[in-house]
Amino acid sequence: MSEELVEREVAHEQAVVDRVYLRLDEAGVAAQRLAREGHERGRMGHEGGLVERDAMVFQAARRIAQLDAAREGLVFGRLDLDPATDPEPRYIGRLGLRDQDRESLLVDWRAPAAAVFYQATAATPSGVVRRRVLRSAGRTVVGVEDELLDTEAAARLEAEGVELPVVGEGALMAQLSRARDRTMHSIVATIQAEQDEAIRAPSRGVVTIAGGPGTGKTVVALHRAAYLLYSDRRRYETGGVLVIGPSGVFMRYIERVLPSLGETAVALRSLGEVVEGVVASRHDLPAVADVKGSARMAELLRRLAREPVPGARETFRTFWRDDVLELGPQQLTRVRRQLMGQGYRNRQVDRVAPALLDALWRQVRSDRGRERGREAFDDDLLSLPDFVDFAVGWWPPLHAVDVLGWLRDPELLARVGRGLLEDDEQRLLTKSWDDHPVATVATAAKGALSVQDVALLDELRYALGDVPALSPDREDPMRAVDQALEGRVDLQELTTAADREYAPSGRAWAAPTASIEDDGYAHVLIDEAQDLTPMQWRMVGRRGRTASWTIVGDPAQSSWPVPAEADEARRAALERKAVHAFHLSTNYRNSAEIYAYAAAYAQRVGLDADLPTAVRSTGVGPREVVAADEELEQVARREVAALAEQVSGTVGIVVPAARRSEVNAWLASWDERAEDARGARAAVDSSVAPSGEDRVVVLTGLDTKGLEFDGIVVVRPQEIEDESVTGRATLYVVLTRATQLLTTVG
Ligand SMILES: Nc1ncnc2c1ncn2[C@@H]1O[C@H](COP(=O)(O)OP(=O)(O)OP(=O)(O)O)[C@@H](O)[C@H]1O
Repeated sequence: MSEELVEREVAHEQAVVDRVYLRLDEAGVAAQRLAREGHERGRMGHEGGLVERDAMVFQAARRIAQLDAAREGLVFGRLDLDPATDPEPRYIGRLGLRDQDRESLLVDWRAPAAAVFYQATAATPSGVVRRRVLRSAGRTVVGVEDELLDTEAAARLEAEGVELPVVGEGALMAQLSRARDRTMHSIVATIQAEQDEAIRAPSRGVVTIAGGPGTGKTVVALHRAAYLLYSDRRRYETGGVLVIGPSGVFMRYIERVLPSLGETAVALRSLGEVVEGVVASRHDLPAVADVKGSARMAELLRRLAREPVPGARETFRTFWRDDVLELGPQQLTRVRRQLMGQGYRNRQVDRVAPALLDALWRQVRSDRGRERGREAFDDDLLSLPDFVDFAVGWWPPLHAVDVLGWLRDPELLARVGRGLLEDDEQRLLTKSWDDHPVATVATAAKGALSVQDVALLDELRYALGDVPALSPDREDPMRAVDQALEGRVDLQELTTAADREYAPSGRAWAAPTASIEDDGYAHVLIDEAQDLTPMQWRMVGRRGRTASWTIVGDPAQSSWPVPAEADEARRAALERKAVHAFHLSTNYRNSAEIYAYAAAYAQRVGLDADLPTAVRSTGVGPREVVAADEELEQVARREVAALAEQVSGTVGIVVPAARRSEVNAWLASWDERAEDARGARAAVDSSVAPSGEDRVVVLTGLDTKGLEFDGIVVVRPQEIEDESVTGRATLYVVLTRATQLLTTVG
């Protein structure tokens, strides 16, 4: 293949790409103009103007966000079809564009007209003669990769004088061999046929995408989210698409994919962020996580939500006219039952004082009292500070986070956990909470809870009901109670229309989930679903009652020890929705050498693993080194330095959880020493620093879920395996994270 030919083809495509960008810029200018006009309408002052303004500005903002996001690699595909189908080449890109005459310039990759780009093969070319992938840097085409799918048609065309040269080495291999950085990239140019089927599956019921490590489950699921938004924008944009992944690190890893596909209207949440206003990234130790995740906690929390407020007064006594009135534990239990029977505990706040008054009025026997009548009785008691205090303290509006805190009392925990948790399980829970300060509504927003606590919190939110917003201008006698309550309720943040607008940064958009009445989404997508605990399935299930779902996972990578319990919770969450299953069978991440090593491990330790075929060979197998404890740091440093030298992308050091801070400290000291060397090349690349945008990071086995690195150094693999009951699955995950080089230090 002559260089001249490649240059000529690239130059030709560059001319087309230039035209498309010109059009994109014009579309951007038009969207800006629309936004300006919208604002002007708003200034006209009448109400219709404001509504129009909102609609116009909203449309314009969406368009601008889409156009901005799609700039990089805008045009990536070209189809030359059999002239009988279409004599003009068809260009495929991140979004659709038309020229001034409404002729198609660029076909959106999700449009039906683009489907053959992914589905055509040499065996079934479906009218495609040549498929070309354009590789670009910014607006510049740097290469093209062709595949001839229909040689007969090509020969016919050539006889007619239409030349279709074939250049390049194959787009997929070029894409797979690239160095990895800290974020995932879209695969829009090289989606494979079996992946395309899962991406374009109809949006009814539940789509499951299974497959072994590196088969593209995550990236396919994200493209599917973009596809759904394209195919039924109104439904999914209004109802919201919720994407859930295992950790904050993972969410940051995938967060660029959807915006780069032109989609910004998706809520990306880690399992610690599913509840609006709560952020958690700390994981409990595996043994604690196993208890907190168990389905038994649902019953425990149901009981907890019915418990009296700890420390609240247990009797109320007063004297009215000629009667002594008293509510003791027995009467109060009766009132409590009656209120609990009427619905959510927090919804009863308004009914508490009337119910207590009913019970007290029944004790008024004296003639003088009876004659004064009920209305006067109510007025008198409601103006009695002691009564108001009692009512408010006995039945205050409850925040789930505060109620979760009640479990810190071992006696209370034992009471609500009777018959559900063993003593040692209760001790594990108590210790896990004792180790951290009491969480409040404010601190829960800043990481005070563990990821596992969040599912418990959500369960309680639903058991208690929303914390009521008090109306400040109430006229009725209950006003006294309202006022007393005001100091005790901090109103939950309400989501406004502004929150639904596209953030200018093009980052994720959040659908409102501040209220249990408004938690639902139109589509729920779960990645690494094999790790959801029963309690997490319940939490996620509540957000997808009326949604369609995409569920992605690989059971062999699961770190949940009781799969049957999780399966049951998953079935309940999906409520008999029809399931369409897809399976991916090619590993695109690992070199064949690395995956062979990981697969052999899986078989050796008896994991029932789904083993895909790895397609890319590097000729370099994994390296096993052995180090005694006293030389561990030195050996690890040498191996990390060697990897950092050999790959140009990211390097992960994976360590047992118990060694994490130790290894982080090593890394900091390596960095200092590298700086000491002042410009002279130190043994460790000076980019080996512990913070920020570094090439080298330290992770525990569980942290690596879903991620990938060019090089991985596993420190003490045996300890990772021994760390939990599912340690073998975790180590299998770790061994399947590297694209190029893998070293184990045993
Ligand atoms: N069609 C494709 N073209 C190019 N790259 C691809 C393709 N499919 C997958 N990849 C790449 O393969 C790697 C693995 O993909 P992904 O992380 O989605 O796999 P996964 O099945 O979710 O893996 P795991 O279960 O191990 O976490 C990513 O770098 C992804 O970009």
